[in-house]
Amino acid sequence: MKRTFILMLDSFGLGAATDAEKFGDVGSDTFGHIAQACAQGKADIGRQGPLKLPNLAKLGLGHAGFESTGKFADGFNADVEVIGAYGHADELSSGKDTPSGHWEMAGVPVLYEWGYFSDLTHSFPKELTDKILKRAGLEDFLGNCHASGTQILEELGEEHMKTGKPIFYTSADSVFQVACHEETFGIENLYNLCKIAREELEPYNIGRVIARPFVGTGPADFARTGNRHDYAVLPPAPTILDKLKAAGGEVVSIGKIADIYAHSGITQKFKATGLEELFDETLTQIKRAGDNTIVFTNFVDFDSHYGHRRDTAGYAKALEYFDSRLPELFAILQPDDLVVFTADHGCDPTWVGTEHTRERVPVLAYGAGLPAGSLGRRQSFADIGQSIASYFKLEPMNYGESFIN
Ligand SMILES: O=P(O)(O)O[C@H]1O[C@H](CO)[C@@H](O)[C@H]1O
Ligand SMILES: [Mn+2]
Ligand SMILES: [Mn+2]
Repeated sequence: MKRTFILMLDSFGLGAATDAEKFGDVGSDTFGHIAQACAQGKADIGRQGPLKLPNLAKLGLGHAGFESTGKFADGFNADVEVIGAYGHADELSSGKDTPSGHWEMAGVPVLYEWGYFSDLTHSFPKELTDKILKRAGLEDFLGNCHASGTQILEELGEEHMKTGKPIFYTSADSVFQVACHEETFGIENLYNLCKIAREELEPYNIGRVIARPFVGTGPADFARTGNRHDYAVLPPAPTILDKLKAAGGEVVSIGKIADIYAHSGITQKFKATGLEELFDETLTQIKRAGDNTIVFTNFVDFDSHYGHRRDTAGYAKALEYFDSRLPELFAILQPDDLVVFTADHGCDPTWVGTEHTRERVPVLAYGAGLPAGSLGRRQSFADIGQSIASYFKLEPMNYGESFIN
Protein backbone atom coordinates (compact mmCIF):
# COMPACT_ATOMS: atom_id res chain seq x y z
CA MET A 1 0.00 0.00 0.00
CA LYS A 2 1.37 3.42 -1.01
CA ARG A 3 0.72 6.26 1.39
CA THR A 4 2.59 9.51 2.01
CA PHE A 5 2.19 11.66 5.08
CA ILE A 6 3.56 15.20 5.03
CA LEU A 7 3.91 16.95 8.37
CA MET A 8 4.61 20.58 7.51
CA LEU A 9 5.98 22.56 10.45
CA ASP A 10 5.09 26.07 9.30
CA SER A 11 8.19 28.32 9.50
CA PHE A 12 10.62 25.76 10.98
CA GLY A 13 13.76 26.76 9.04
CA LEU A 14 17.22 25.47 9.87
CA GLY A 15 19.64 28.13 8.81
CA ALA A 16 19.90 31.04 6.39
CA ALA A 17 19.37 30.15 2.73
CA THR A 18 22.19 30.46 0.21
CA ASP A 19 20.49 33.62 -1.14
CA ALA A 20 19.51 35.03 2.29
CA GLU A 21 21.45 38.22 1.57
CA LYS A 22 18.80 39.33 -0.92
CA PHE A 23 16.28 39.23 1.93
CA GLY A 24 18.42 40.77 4.66
CA ASP A 25 18.33 37.43 6.46
CA VAL A 26 21.99 36.36 6.56
CA GLY A 27 22.54 34.65 9.93
CA SER A 28 18.89 33.80 10.57
CA ASP A 29 18.34 30.27 11.90
CA THR A 30 14.97 29.41 13.40
CA PHE A 31 16.02 25.99 14.77
CA GLY A 32 19.55 27.00 15.79
CA HIS A 33 18.53 30.18 17.57
CA ILE A 34 15.69 28.53 19.47
CA ALA A 35 18.11 25.79 20.61
CA GLN A 36 20.66 28.44 21.58
CA ALA A 37 18.16 30.46 23.63
CA CYS A 38 17.04 27.26 25.39
CA ALA A 39 20.64 26.24 26.19
CA GLN A 40 21.29 29.70 27.63
CA GLY A 41 18.26 29.49 29.90
CA LYS A 42 16.54 32.26 27.95
CA ALA A 43 13.48 30.19 27.03
CA ASP A 44 12.34 28.97 30.43
CA ILE A 45 8.75 30.19 30.26
CA GLY A 46 6.37 27.20 30.48
CA ARG A 47 9.31 24.84 29.88
CA GLN A 48 12.90 24.48 31.10
CA GLY A 49 16.46 24.13 29.89
CA PRO A 50 17.98 22.81 26.66
CA LEU A 51 15.71 22.09 23.71
CA LYS A 52 14.72 18.41 23.83
CA LEU A 53 13.53 16.89 20.56
CA PRO A 54 14.65 13.25 20.86
CA ASN A 55 12.33 11.90 18.17
CA LEU A 56 13.10 14.56 15.57
CA ALA A 57 16.79 14.05 16.40
CA LYS A 58 16.39 10.34 15.58
CA LEU A 59 14.92 11.36 12.25
CA GLY A 60 18.08 13.36 11.62
CA LEU A 61 17.05 16.92 12.54
CA GLY A 62 20.28 17.66 14.42
CA HIS A 63 22.36 16.26 11.56
CA ALA A 64 20.38 18.22 8.94
CA GLY A 65 20.97 21.40 10.96
CA PHE A 66 24.67 20.59 11.11
CA GLU A 67 24.85 20.13 7.35
CA SER A 68 22.94 23.35 6.77
CA THR A 69 24.92 25.61 9.11
CA GLY A 70 28.20 23.77 9.81
CA LYS A 71 27.38 23.52 13.51
CA PHE A 72 25.19 21.23 15.59
CA ALA A 73 22.44 23.22 17.29
CA ASP A 74 22.91 23.47 21.08
CA GLY A 75 21.76 20.25 22.74
CA PHE A 76 22.13 18.20 19.53
CA ASN A 77 25.12 16.11 18.52
CA ALA A 78 26.36 13.32 16.31
CA ASP A 79 25.84 10.63 18.98
CA VAL A 80 22.33 9.76 17.91
CA GLU A 81 21.30 6.66 16.07
CA VAL A 82 19.57 8.20 13.08
CA ILE A 83 16.76 6.10 11.62
CA GLY A 84 15.69 8.33 8.74
CA ALA A 85 16.97 10.05 5.63
CA TYR A 86 17.75 13.66 6.41
CA GLY A 87 18.56 16.66 4.28
CA HIS A 88 18.06 20.39 4.03
CA ALA A 89 16.74 22.35 1.08
CA ASP A 90 17.19 25.80 -0.41
CA GLU A 91 14.21 27.55 -1.98
CA LEU A 92 14.02 28.29 -5.72
CA SER A 93 10.92 30.46 -5.48
CA SER A 94 11.34 34.23 -5.52
CA GLY A 95 9.54 34.81 -2.20
CA LYS A 96 9.75 33.48 1.35
CA ASP A 97 6.00 33.23 1.79
CA THR A 98 3.71 30.34 2.66
CA PRO A 99 2.16 29.61 -0.77
CA SER A 100 5.56 29.73 -2.52
CA GLY A 101 7.03 27.28 0.00
CA HIS A 102 4.06 24.93 -0.16
CA TRP A 103 3.71 24.95 -3.92
CA GLU A 104 7.44 24.41 -4.35
CA MET A 105 7.47 21.38 -2.02
CA ALA A 106 4.63 20.03 -4.17
CA GLY A 107 6.85 20.39 -7.25
CA VAL A 108 5.83 23.87 -8.48
CA PRO A 109 8.22 26.68 -7.52
CA VAL A 110 7.04 30.27 -7.96
CA LEU A 111 9.59 31.76 -10.33
CA TYR A 112 7.68 34.99 -11.04
CA GLU A 113 7.52 37.95 -8.67
CA TRP A 114 4.39 38.37 -6.61
CA GLY A 115 2.84 41.79 -6.30
CA TYR A 116 3.56 43.48 -2.96
CA PHE A 117 2.21 46.48 -1.09
CA SER A 118 5.62 47.69 -0.08
CA ASP A 119 4.81 51.12 1.43
CA LEU A 120 4.80 50.76 5.20
CA THR A 121 1.93 53.23 5.60
CA HIS A 122 -0.75 54.24 3.09
CA SER A 123 0.04 50.80 1.71
CA PHE A 124 -3.02 50.26 -0.49
CA PRO A 125 -3.93 52.24 -3.64
CA LYS A 126 -7.05 54.33 -3.01
CA GLU A 127 -8.75 53.09 -6.18
CA LEU A 128 -8.44 49.53 -4.88
CA THR A 129 -9.85 50.19 -1.41
CA ASP A 130 -12.59 52.43 -2.88
CA LYS A 131 -13.76 49.58 -5.10
CA ILE A 132 -13.71 47.04 -2.25
CA LEU A 133 -15.60 49.35 0.14
CA LYS A 134 -18.20 50.30 -2.47
CA ARG A 135 -18.99 46.69 -3.34
CA ALA A 136 -19.17 45.74 0.35
CA GLY A 137 -21.43 48.72 1.19
CA LEU A 138 -18.88 50.15 3.63
CA GLU A 139 -17.78 53.77 3.98
CA ASP A 140 -14.29 53.57 5.39
CA PHE A 141 -11.61 51.25 6.75
CA LEU A 142 -8.77 51.28 9.30
CA GLY A 143 -5.13 50.27 9.09
CA ASN A 144 -3.75 50.73 5.57
CA CYS A 145 -0.25 49.75 6.73
CA HIS A 146 2.24 46.98 7.38
CA ALA A 147 1.54 45.46 10.77
CA SER A 148 1.80 42.48 13.04
CA GLY A 149 -1.68 40.99 13.25
CA THR A 150 -1.81 40.97 17.04
CA GLN A 151 -0.32 44.46 17.51
CA ILE A 152 -2.80 46.01 15.10
CA LEU A 153 -5.68 44.57 17.15
CA GLU A 154 -4.27 46.26 20.23
CA GLU A 155 -4.11 49.54 18.35
CA LEU A 156 -7.28 49.49 16.28
CA GLY A 157 -9.50 46.67 17.59
CA GLU A 158 -11.65 48.89 19.79
CA GLU A 159 -12.09 51.55 17.14
CA HIS A 160 -13.12 48.81 14.72
CA MET A 161 -15.74 47.56 17.19
CA LYS A 162 -17.10 51.07 17.72
CA THR A 163 -17.19 52.17 14.08
CA GLY A 164 -17.66 48.92 12.12
CA LYS A 165 -14.75 49.88 9.86
CA PRO A 166 -12.73 46.79 8.83
CA ILE A 167 -8.97 46.72 9.44
CA PHE A 168 -6.89 46.26 6.28
CA TYR A 169 -3.17 45.53 6.69
CA THR A 170 -0.32 43.80 4.92
CA SER A 171 3.26 42.64 5.52
CA ALA A 172 6.46 41.91 3.62
CA ASP A 173 4.51 38.99 2.10
CA SER A 174 2.19 39.24 -0.85
CA VAL A 175 -0.92 39.51 1.30
CA PHE A 176 -4.02 41.63 1.88
CA GLN A 177 -5.24 40.88 5.41
CA VAL A 178 -8.62 41.82 6.85
CA ALA A 179 -9.19 41.79 10.62
CA CYS A 180 -12.76 42.05 11.91
CA HIS A 181 -14.51 41.12 15.14
CA GLU A 182 -16.40 37.84 14.82
CA GLU A 183 -19.43 39.05 16.74
CA THR A 184 -19.73 42.79 16.10
CA PHE A 185 -18.80 42.61 12.39
CA GLY A 186 -19.84 39.00 11.82
CA ILE A 187 -17.87 36.12 10.39
CA GLU A 188 -19.92 35.81 7.18
CA ASN A 189 -19.60 39.57 6.55
CA LEU A 190 -15.85 39.20 6.95
CA TYR A 191 -15.67 36.27 4.52
CA ASN A 192 -17.81 38.14 1.98
CA LEU A 193 -15.57 41.18 2.27
CA CYS A 194 -12.51 38.97 1.67
CA LYS A 195 -14.10 37.37 -1.40
CA ILE A 196 -14.73 40.84 -2.84
CA ALA A 197 -11.14 41.84 -2.04
CA ARG A 198 -9.87 38.62 -3.70
CA GLU A 199 -11.67 39.59 -6.93
CA GLU A 200 -10.60 43.24 -6.87
CA LEU A 201 -6.98 42.24 -6.23
CA GLU A 202 -6.75 40.27 -9.45
CA PRO A 203 -4.75 42.95 -11.34
CA TYR A 204 -2.32 43.30 -8.43
CA ASN A 205 -0.96 39.72 -8.46
CA ILE A 206 -1.35 39.33 -4.70
CA GLY A 207 -0.85 35.77 -3.39
CA ARG A 208 -3.40 35.74 -0.61
CA VAL A 209 -6.28 37.55 1.01
CA ILE A 210 -6.48 36.43 4.64
CA ALA A 211 -9.57 36.78 6.84
CA ARG A 212 -8.39 37.39 10.41
CA PRO A 213 -11.42 37.12 12.71
CA PHE A 214 -10.99 37.92 16.39
CA VAL A 215 -13.02 37.98 19.60
CA GLY A 216 -12.78 39.79 22.93
CA THR A 217 -13.83 43.05 24.51
CA GLY A 218 -10.65 45.13 24.46
CA PRO A 219 -6.87 45.13 23.91
CA ALA A 220 -6.34 43.04 27.05
CA ASP A 221 -8.38 40.09 25.82
CA PHE A 222 -8.56 40.36 22.02
CA ALA A 223 -7.74 36.96 20.54
CA ARG A 224 -7.67 35.73 16.97
CA THR A 225 -9.76 32.62 16.35
CA GLY A 226 -9.44 29.40 14.39
CA ASN A 227 -11.86 30.79 11.79
CA ARG A 228 -8.99 32.35 9.87
CA HIS A 229 -9.48 31.75 6.17
CA ASP A 230 -6.92 32.14 3.38
CA TYR A 231 -8.02 32.96 -0.17
CA ALA A 232 -5.06 32.02 -2.36
CA VAL A 233 -4.69 32.17 -6.11
CA LEU A 234 -4.21 28.88 -7.95
CA PRO A 235 -0.69 27.43 -8.24
CA PRO A 236 0.77 28.22 -11.70
CA ALA A 237 0.94 24.53 -12.73
CA PRO A 238 -0.46 21.20 -11.52
CA THR A 239 1.18 20.16 -8.25
CA ILE A 240 1.89 16.63 -7.05
CA LEU A 241 -1.47 16.86 -5.27
CA ASP A 242 -3.25 17.53 -8.58
CA LYS A 243 -1.35 14.67 -10.20
CA LEU A 244 -2.24 12.14 -7.54
CA LYS A 245 -5.88 13.25 -7.55
CA ALA A 246 -6.01 12.98 -11.36
CA ALA A 247 -4.60 9.45 -11.09
CA GLY A 248 -7.50 8.50 -8.82
CA GLY A 249 -5.70 8.90 -5.50
CA GLU A 250 -6.85 10.63 -2.34
CA VAL A 251 -5.36 13.88 -1.06
CA VAL A 252 -6.40 14.63 2.50
CA SER A 253 -5.87 18.17 3.77
CA ILE A 254 -5.62 18.91 7.47
CA GLY A 255 -5.60 22.51 8.66
CA LYS A 256 -4.97 25.21 6.11
CA ILE A 257 -3.43 23.01 3.38
CA ALA A 258 -6.57 23.13 1.21
CA ASP A 259 -6.70 26.94 1.39
CA ILE A 260 -3.03 27.31 0.48
CA TYR A 261 -3.48 25.26 -2.70
CA ALA A 262 -6.74 27.13 -3.48
CA HIS A 263 -8.48 23.74 -3.01
CA SER A 264 -6.79 22.36 -6.12
CA GLY A 265 -5.74 18.70 -5.91
CA ILE A 266 -7.57 18.15 -2.62
CA THR A 267 -10.14 15.36 -2.27
CA GLN A 268 -10.98 15.64 1.44
CA LYS A 269 -10.35 18.34 4.02
CA PHE A 270 -10.47 18.45 7.79
CA LYS A 271 -10.26 21.54 9.93
CA ALA A 272 -8.40 21.55 13.23
CA THR A 273 -7.22 24.36 15.48
CA GLY A 274 -4.06 24.25 17.55
CA LEU A 275 -1.19 21.75 17.55
CA GLU A 276 -3.00 19.17 19.63
CA GLU A 277 -6.08 19.00 17.40
CA LEU A 278 -3.93 19.11 14.27
CA PHE A 279 -1.87 16.17 15.51
CA ASP A 280 -4.97 14.24 16.64
CA GLU A 281 -6.60 14.73 13.24
CA THR A 282 -3.39 13.69 11.46
CA LEU A 283 -3.34 10.40 13.40
CA THR A 284 -7.05 9.84 12.73
CA GLN A 285 -6.62 10.37 9.00
CA ILE A 286 -3.48 8.20 8.84
CA LYS A 287 -5.39 5.37 10.52
CA ARG A 288 -8.14 5.50 7.92
CA ALA A 289 -5.96 6.25 4.86
CA GLY A 290 -6.11 3.69 2.05
CA ASP A 291 -3.83 3.00 -0.89
CA ASN A 292 -2.64 5.94 -3.07
CA THR A 293 -3.22 8.56 -0.43
CA ILE A 294 -1.42 11.70 0.69
CA VAL A 295 -2.28 13.05 4.14
CA PHE A 296 -0.91 16.57 4.37
CA THR A 297 -1.02 18.66 7.56
CA ASN A 298 0.05 22.25 8.07
CA PHE A 299 1.06 22.91 11.68
CA VAL A 300 0.49 26.66 11.46
CA ASP A 301 0.95 27.54 15.13
CA PHE A 302 4.76 27.44 14.92
CA ASP A 303 4.52 30.40 12.54
CA SER A 304 1.44 32.32 13.59
CA HIS A 305 1.61 31.91 17.37
CA TYR A 306 5.35 31.85 17.94
CA GLY A 307 7.52 32.82 14.93
CA HIS A 308 5.71 36.05 13.98
CA ARG A 309 5.17 36.83 17.64
CA ARG A 310 8.92 36.43 18.28
CA ASP A 311 8.05 34.11 21.15
CA THR A 312 11.13 31.88 21.45
CA ALA A 313 10.03 30.01 24.58
CA GLY A 314 6.59 29.40 23.07
CA TYR A 315 8.18 28.07 19.86
CA ALA A 316 10.47 25.75 21.87
CA LYS A 317 7.59 24.45 23.95
CA ALA A 318 5.51 23.83 20.83
CA LEU A 319 8.37 21.91 19.19
CA GLU A 320 8.80 19.78 22.31
CA TYR A 321 5.07 19.06 22.34
CA PHE A 322 5.15 18.08 18.65
CA ASP A 323 8.15 15.83 19.26
CA SER A 324 6.46 14.16 22.23
CA ARG A 325 3.63 12.99 19.98
CA LEU A 326 5.81 11.36 17.32
CA PRO A 327 5.86 7.90 19.00
CA GLU A 328 2.08 7.77 18.42
CA LEU A 329 2.72 8.33 14.74
CA PHE A 330 5.52 5.75 14.53
CA ALA A 331 3.25 3.20 16.21
CA ILE A 332 0.64 3.29 13.43
CA LEU A 333 2.90 3.38 10.38
CA GLN A 334 2.96 0.54 7.89
CA PRO A 335 6.21 -0.65 6.28
CA ASP A 336 5.69 0.99 2.87
CA ASP A 337 4.52 4.36 4.20
CA LEU A 338 6.59 7.44 3.42
CA VAL A 339 6.61 10.22 6.02
CA VAL A 340 8.11 13.64 5.29
CA PHE A 341 8.74 16.38 7.85
CA THR A 342 9.49 19.75 6.36
CA ALA A 343 8.81 23.50 6.49
CA ASP A 344 7.81 26.25 4.07
CA HIS A 345 10.21 29.08 5.12
CA GLY A 346 11.80 30.34 8.32
CA CYS A 347 10.43 32.69 10.97
CA ASP A 348 13.31 33.04 13.41
CA PRO A 349 11.79 34.21 16.70
CA THR A 350 15.07 35.89 17.67
CA TRP A 351 15.25 37.93 14.45
CA VAL A 352 14.44 41.64 14.07
CA GLY A 353 10.89 42.59 13.09
CA THR A 354 8.02 40.13 12.82
CA GLU A 355 8.46 38.76 9.30
CA HIS A 356 9.51 35.41 7.82
CA THR A 357 13.21 34.68 7.33
CA ARG A 358 14.72 33.26 4.12
CA GLU A 359 16.00 29.91 5.34
CA ARG A 360 16.70 26.40 4.29
CA VAL A 361 14.12 23.88 5.45
CA PRO A 362 14.49 20.38 6.87
CA VAL A 363 13.70 17.44 4.62
CA LEU A 364 13.33 14.49 6.98
CA ALA A 365 12.06 11.43 5.13
CA TYR A 366 11.27 8.19 6.89
CA GLY A 367 9.98 4.80 5.73
CA ALA A 368 9.37 3.40 2.26
CA GLY A 369 12.61 1.45 2.51
CA LEU A 370 14.69 4.65 2.51
CA PRO A 371 18.14 3.98 3.98
CA ALA A 372 19.04 6.07 7.01
CA GLY A 373 21.60 8.72 6.18
CA SER A 374 22.22 12.07 4.60
CA LEU A 375 20.34 13.44 1.60
CA GLY A 376 22.67 16.44 1.67
CA ARG A 377 21.79 19.91 0.48
CA ARG A 378 18.85 19.94 -1.91
CA GLN A 379 18.64 22.76 -4.44
CA SER A 380 14.87 23.07 -4.15
CA PHE A 381 11.95 22.13 -1.92
CA ALA A 382 10.64 20.60 -5.17
CA ASP A 383 12.78 17.53 -4.45
CA ILE A 384 10.01 16.53 -2.08
CA GLY A 385 7.30 16.68 -4.78
CA GLN A 386 9.56 14.89 -7.24
CA SER A 387 10.28 12.12 -4.72
CA ILE A 388 6.58 11.69 -4.01
CA ALA A 389 5.92 11.47 -7.78
CA SER A 390 8.54 8.77 -7.99
CA TYR A 391 7.16 6.97 -4.91
CA PHE A 392 3.64 6.82 -6.41
CA LYS A 393 5.10 6.07 -9.87
CA LEU A 394 3.48 9.18 -11.35
CA GLU A 395 4.96 11.13 -14.25
CA PRO A 396 7.92 13.22 -13.10
CA MET A 397 7.33 16.84 -12.13
CA ASN A 398 9.08 19.58 -14.10
CA TYR A 399 11.21 20.58 -11.12
CA GLY A 400 13.10 18.76 -8.42
CA GLU A 401 15.38 15.79 -8.08
CA SER A 402 13.98 12.67 -6.47
CA PHE A 403 15.67 11.08 -3.47
CA ILE A 404 13.56 7.95 -4.03
CA ASN A 405 14.39 5.56 -6.88
O1 LIG B 1 1.12 39.17 11.84
P1 LIG B 1 0.14 38.22 11.26
O2 LIG B 1 -1.24 38.78 11.10
O3 LIG B 1 0.12 36.87 11.97
O4 LIG B 1 0.56 37.99 9.76
C1 LIG B 1 1.53 37.14 9.30
O5 LIG B 1 0.87 36.08 8.69
C2 LIG B 1 0.83 36.30 7.31
C3 LIG B 1 0.65 35.02 6.60
O6 LIG B 1 1.63 34.05 6.95
C4 LIG B 1 2.13 36.99 7.02
O7 LIG B 1 2.02 37.77 5.89
C5 LIG B 1 2.38 37.81 8.24
O8 LIG B 1 1.95 39.11 8.02
MN1 LIG C 1 4.10 29.58 6.37
MN1 LIG D 1 3.67 33.45 8.39
